[in-house]
Amino acid sequence: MADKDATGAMTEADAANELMRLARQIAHHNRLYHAEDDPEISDPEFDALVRRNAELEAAFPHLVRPDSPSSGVGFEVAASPLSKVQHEVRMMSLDNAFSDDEVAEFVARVRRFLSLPDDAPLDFTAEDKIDGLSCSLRYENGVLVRAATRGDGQVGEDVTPNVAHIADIPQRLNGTAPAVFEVRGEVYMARADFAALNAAQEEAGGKLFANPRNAAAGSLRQKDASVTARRQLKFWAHGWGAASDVPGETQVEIVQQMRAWGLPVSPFFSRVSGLVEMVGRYEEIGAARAELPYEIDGVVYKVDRIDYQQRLGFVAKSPRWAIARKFPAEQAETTLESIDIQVGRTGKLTPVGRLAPVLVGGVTVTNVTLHNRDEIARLGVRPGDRVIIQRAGDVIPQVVKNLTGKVERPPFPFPDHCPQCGSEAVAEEGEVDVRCTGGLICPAQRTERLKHFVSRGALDIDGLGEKTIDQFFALGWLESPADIFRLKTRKDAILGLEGWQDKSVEKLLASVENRRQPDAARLLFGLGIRHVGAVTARDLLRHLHELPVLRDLALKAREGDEEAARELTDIDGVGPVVVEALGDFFHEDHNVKVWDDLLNEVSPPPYVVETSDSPVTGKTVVFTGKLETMSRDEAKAQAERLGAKAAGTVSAKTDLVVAGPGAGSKLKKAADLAIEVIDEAAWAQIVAAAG
Ligand SMILES: NC(=O)c1ccc[n+]([C@@H]2O[C@H](COP(=O)([O-])OP(=O)(O)OC[C@H]3O[C@@H](n4cnc5c(N)ncnc54)[C@H](O)[C@@H]3O)[C@@H](O)[C@H]2O)c1
Ligand SMILES: [Zn+2]
Repeated sequence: MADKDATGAMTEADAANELMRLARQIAHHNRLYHAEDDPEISDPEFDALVRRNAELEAAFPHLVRPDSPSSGVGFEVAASPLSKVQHEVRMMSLDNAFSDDEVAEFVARVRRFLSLPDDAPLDFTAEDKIDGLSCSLRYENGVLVRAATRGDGQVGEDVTPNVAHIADIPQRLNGTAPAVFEVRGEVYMARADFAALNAAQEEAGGKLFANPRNAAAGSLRQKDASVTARRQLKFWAHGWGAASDVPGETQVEIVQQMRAWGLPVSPFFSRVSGLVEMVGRYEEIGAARAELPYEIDGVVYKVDRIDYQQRLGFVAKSPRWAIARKFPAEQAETTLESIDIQVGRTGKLTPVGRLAPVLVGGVTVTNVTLHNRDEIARLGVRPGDRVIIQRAGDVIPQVVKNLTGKVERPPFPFPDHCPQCGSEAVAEEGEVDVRCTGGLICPAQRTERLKHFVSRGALDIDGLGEKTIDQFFALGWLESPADIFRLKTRKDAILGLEGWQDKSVEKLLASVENRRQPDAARLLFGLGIRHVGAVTARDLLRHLHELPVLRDLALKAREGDEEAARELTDIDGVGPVVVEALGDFFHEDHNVKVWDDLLNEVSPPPYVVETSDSPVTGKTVVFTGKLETMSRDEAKAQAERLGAKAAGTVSAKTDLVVAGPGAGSKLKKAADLAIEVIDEAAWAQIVAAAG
């Protein structure tokens, strides 16, 4: 590609060629990012392509292509499985500024356009630019009638059933609202929820998301809204589209009205006048950035007066009255001191780079993920190299560049044996991940599996933390999950360890005893069989009810019994990959030993779904407030066992709300919608009555 800022010396033919290449590249990345939520380059890299394109178009205006990337927003939704929604008022993008000077130019442009003298007042609003996806919410007389994604700006996707699961989005506005008011804002995912989602996806062998923005988009744009319900999404309003009545004369007044209607808005939203205040606000928000629970990528300025906004109107794909001042990508240079190989529960060898500590965007970074063997080869990194690392929309920092370069020297020797147990480590055909083949003889895999077995989503045993497991394992007390249930025979020995008292030992043993009759789906998930995540485990047991039935079918399917295989794959969410993984698991002698041993210690009751005499079968139940005798997870599992659906938010589709102390807005909403509300004791009675 030609030099970044050299367009002057280019021939027209070169420019036309480069514009063609850019159009193709940008369209490709737009499709991956907007349609598939799965980008292959970082946002700063993408922005550089867009800037280069704009530069060339400015230098050669007569070469601007009919399919110029600067004329469109997002990506067309023709191929989306969701229904399409025609936007009454187009949804736009935002123009970008990358320096204070560019913000000053923007202010000057606005003044020029409005022919305002330099001393005439001109206020702006400032707020953070949150990294989510735009969403339109159409309210008619205060009732949410439709939600849609932006799509290509003209036509978006219908996500009305999906947003019913987003607690931040009211189904009904407080107070009085115009006949039509279309709220526009951002659906996003908090950093912590993003990290938890990716961890769960990894566990279940599912797809990982590149950043919270893609995770939010991938979670909202689901044909099956129950997938959205399982994801933690949030929302913020920052604008509006079609409106029968605009309730105010300034951006500030209208945003305040939206807040009064019960819509969340940015905590930073404020009025600023003059460049000094604008830049100051940018710096303030930038300083707070690292501590925010969500990702932001800039600050948005908007002209405050609505009559000015109307006069300013739009250019190709963005309003003339707003601009996004983008933060620079958070990068830093440091030394890669060593590469450690970690062994996970499934035996996967993950290389982790240890860095000389370095500050990136206000956060001290000491580790980077190097993903896998191929990534190390691609970067050509070795311990001792100087590297550029980046935190951009990513919780885990990454190496973007190796400054030492791929000079003549042997590549990093990725181990072909497990560093923990010495077993051979291999990559299966077509896979990039290298795995230890040691299975249950590998201590790393065994302790990781035990930790998984007692974790919250599995058996959820209190008082048996990671450190305790490592310690008990090293003492030879925990060989397999069944040993957890035999810990009571070691009571005195545990008491002899530092840090344990009568009370803590009793508590641990009591929580173990509490799980003698575990939920069968949690038990199955806890075994850590590849491709059998928490949801798949539940789907399997909902249909098969008992673990021995599952084992029987899986083994028969493995031996070629087509009927058995079909009985399994007929279950929604269960495919051949799961069936194969189950067959392989139950085929291995050492797994069967672990399994039989475990089932001597615990007896999971049969998994019951349809209890036709339960009054909640087929109903949608919402739990809110503090539950005293059970966890929220347990309450949800009870509901599901009774054939009810447990939802996260109260909507017109809710049949019953179970409220404990401290229940807030959900309780109020239930009252507004005249939905039956009961307390925990009444819920326990329903559960008990169902037997
Ligand atoms: N990595 C890739 O391959 C790739 C590909 C395409 C796009 N992208 C990235 O996507 C972005 C471009 O997408 P875009 O067209 O949606 O532009 P954008 O995300 O930069 O800005 C426009 C959007 O910002 C949102 N927004 C957030 N906070 C806002 C606020 N307070 N006020 C107003 N709007 C607010 C709005 O939804 C609006 O539609 C860039 O960051 C680009 O790097 C990356
Ligand atoms: Zn190993």
